[in-house]
Amino acid sequence: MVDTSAAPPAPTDQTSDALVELRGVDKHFGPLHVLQHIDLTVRRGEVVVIIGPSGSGKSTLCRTINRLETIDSGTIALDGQPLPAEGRALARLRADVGMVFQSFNLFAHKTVLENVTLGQIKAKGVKPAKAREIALDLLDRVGVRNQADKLPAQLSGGQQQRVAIARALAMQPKVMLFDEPTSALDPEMINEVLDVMVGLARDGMTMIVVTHEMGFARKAANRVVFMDGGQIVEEADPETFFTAPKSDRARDFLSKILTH
Ligand SMILES: Nc1ncnc2c1ncn2[C@@H]1O[C@H](COP(=O)(O)OP(=O)(O)OP(=O)(O)O)[C@@H](O)[C@H]1O
Repeated sequence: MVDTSAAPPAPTDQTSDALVELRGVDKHFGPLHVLQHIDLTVRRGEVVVIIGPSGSGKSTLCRTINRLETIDSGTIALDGQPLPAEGRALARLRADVGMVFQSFNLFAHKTVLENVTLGQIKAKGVKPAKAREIALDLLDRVGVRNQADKLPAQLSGGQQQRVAIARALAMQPKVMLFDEPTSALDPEMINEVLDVMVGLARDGMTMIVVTHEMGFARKAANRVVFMDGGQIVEEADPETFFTAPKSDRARDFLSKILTH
């Protein structure tokens, strides 16, 4: 179970360097201005939770960070390097940004172990024996090592999502993006995935997490970013945000989700 009573970790040292930096990012889908002049800095080791109403642009924001979506204007940098739009540099970047989606996206006909080794061998050139060793360690870390020889369909949703996390970690990402990683799970499986994510946060992984799991935010986040209508409306540490949101939009949103 995720213990929601514990205080969040100490905020990251404000002087530490920026790992992900978005400046003036704009994006349209046709007439829809889905991202409106987004400025966001995520520091090394920081855990940022993004919340906001459906359609506010949270997923699109995540997807721009590993270039699954292009942007119209502005800049996005990872570890001081501007994001490439295409080519081999883009493939390298994708390895630096681990992404875990709502759906698990595992290869259905490959074993759990193969799902975690394949990317390392293909994208990183890791030798198969070493890739297997790394994969088994990661499967151990997320608590599914004993499922290594099974096919994804033989696992529960929570176990599959933990494999997806292991697969992303196998690429040794600089930052992990999670887009509603527990929203497709049965309630009893949500905590097992959140526990793995809390462990990653404690180990110092830089994380951007779209979630409405307030327990996770209180326990693991350094900062909550509230989006509405394609804009970042407000950001604050979790305790401040949940107890004293500044904007009416955030207050309205919180009153809706907390009464559900
Ligand atoms: N490929 C696309 N083409 C056109 N419109 C899109 C596309 N992807 C998303 N949108 C629209 O952009 C807006 C923002 O979508 P996005 O998925 O980023 O929101 P969200 O805050 O993540 O929502 P949710 O919480 O429901 O997942 C929505 O109105 C959505 O319909």
